[in-house]
Amino acid sequence: MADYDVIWIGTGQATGTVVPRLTGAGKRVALIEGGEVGGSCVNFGCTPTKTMVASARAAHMAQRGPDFGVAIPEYSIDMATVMKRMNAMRDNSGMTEWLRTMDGVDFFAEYAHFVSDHEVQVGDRVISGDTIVVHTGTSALKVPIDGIDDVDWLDNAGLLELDAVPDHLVIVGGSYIGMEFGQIFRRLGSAVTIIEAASQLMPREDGDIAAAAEEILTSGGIDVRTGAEVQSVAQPEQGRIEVTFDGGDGAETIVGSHLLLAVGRVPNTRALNLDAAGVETNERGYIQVDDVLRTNVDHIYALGDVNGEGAFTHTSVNDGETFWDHYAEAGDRRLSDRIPIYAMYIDPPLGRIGMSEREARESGRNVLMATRPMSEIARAKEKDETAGLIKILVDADTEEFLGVAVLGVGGDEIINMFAPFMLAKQSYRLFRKAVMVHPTVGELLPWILDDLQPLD
Ligand SMILES: Cc1cc2nc3c(=O)[nH]c(=O)nc-3n(C[C@H](O)[C@H](O)[C@H](O)COP(=O)(O)OP(=O)(O)OC[C@H]3O[C@@H](n4cnc5c(N)ncnc54)[C@H](O)[C@@H]3O)c2cc1C
Ligand SMILES: NC(=O)c1ccc[n+]([C@@H]2O[C@H](COP(=O)([O-])OP(=O)(O)OC[C@H]3O[C@@H](n4cnc5c(N)ncnc54)[C@H](O)[C@@H]3O)[C@@H](O)[C@H]2O)c1
Repeated sequence: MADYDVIWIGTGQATGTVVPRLTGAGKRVALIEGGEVGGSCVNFGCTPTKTMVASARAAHMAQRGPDFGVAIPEYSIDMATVMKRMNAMRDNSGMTEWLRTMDGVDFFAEYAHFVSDHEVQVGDRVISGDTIVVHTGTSALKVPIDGIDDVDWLDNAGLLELDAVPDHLVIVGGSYIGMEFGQIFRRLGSAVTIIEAASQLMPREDGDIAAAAEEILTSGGIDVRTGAEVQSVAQPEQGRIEVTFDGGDGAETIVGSHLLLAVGRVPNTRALNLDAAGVETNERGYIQVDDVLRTNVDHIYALGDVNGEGAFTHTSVNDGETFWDHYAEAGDRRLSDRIPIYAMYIDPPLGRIGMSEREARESGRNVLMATRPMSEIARAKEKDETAGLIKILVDADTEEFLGVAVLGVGGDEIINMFAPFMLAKQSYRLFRKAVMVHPTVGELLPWILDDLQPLD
């Protein structure tokens, strides 16, 4: 008999919802966490960054006060309080205690690796399990830029340890992490330069959305360089980091005080010794899973970012739901049923669901599209936050929504209304009949559908 019914490696985002169900069903669980309980989201990702987005927005609104008739003659950034607030929000002590003391759970504060397909080494112990769940997430990617080993570069975790606002933060990578942190620190008082290798920010998004997002950043004073691959970095002295890139007109060097690498993530699989269990990964190290999150080894599952099927907290949590449905025969959720949805938390944020325009075009479908700038939406004007646009894509034949982008005030919340509707596979004509609250940005969504046109 195995030591445990389930060995659960890593306290990724599905841990808090699934482990109590396992113990509730009488399963003996070994829960293993080598780093901070709560994983990236709680400690180094969503929670601390969104807390800082709120501080940055408060600073922004203080600066904009006169636009609203509220003069704030002087305001200052108290970085110690910003960081104290952020650290309070990411405090994981309650969650750690809850999981450590949960009935039915043996908690191991170690990094684990496989010894065989049913055995895992934790510290100096080898434990066995009938089922093993790998939930180990990702880490920041370090790109092989010339000189990178000789400079004090920061990743998302390191940036959250700063105790003062950087004079000049240079960010390599203009996607989620680079853009969110870029706007946060600009609003807190840093000079910020974002250097992105692709020809636009957020290379996975449509060009018009990326251009509008770039305008939001540059209008806030951020220096954005696109089509600019960083070639080398150097640090001749403390607090002086030279970043050299080719933006198309030859080599250019920007000098900053701090350097953030935000160039993507790598799955935490290398230390797991997956070969000992026979678990297959793809060429980028992500564990391959089927529709119920099972690896090629039947009793080993991989949930969350480590399987490369999602890169968000809600996708990781949803993996947990799908795993549970299969493991406990509790339901019929499948990975392939999931509709991609996410938000990017610059301010105003981008909410996205389903396909982009580029993906819709490439799908070969008969596509209808409608767009509306935020500057034509009454509630956005009342709030004097008119940056951004809405884009809606519909399949002309099935009449179902293909995808929606809401870049603008409230975009992160508004996008959620499409999730149940798209899951229900209903016609956009039904959505058109819905009555929504006035005055809201969302109330315009049914009306925007009147502008649907075939793509050029
Ligand atoms: C700066 C930043 C901001 C983000 N903001 C958002 C956001 O706003 N919204 C959103 O949806 N997503 C956001 N994300 C992404 C989000 O954090 C992840 O998608 C989410 O945490 C899901 O990861 P996971 O559940 O797969 O694992 P994780 O949360 O990464 O947890 C994995 C855990 O496994 C542990 N571990 C690894 N290897 C081992 C081992 N061998 N043995 C034992 N333990 C191990 C790690 O220490 C870690 O605690 C952000 C990410 C970053 C970096
Ligand atoms: N709001 C959210 O949900 C949120 C927020 C932050 C992070 N995340 C998650 O974190 C993950 C990582 O985000 P990320 O922004 O680090 O990675 P990313 O993979 O989204 O983007 C990395 C960017 O770096 C650029 N790049 C790579 N090498 C470069 C070089 N040498 N010079 C210049 N640019 C270079 C790439 O072209 C790309 O645009 C995402 O997958 C996302 O899911 C989510």
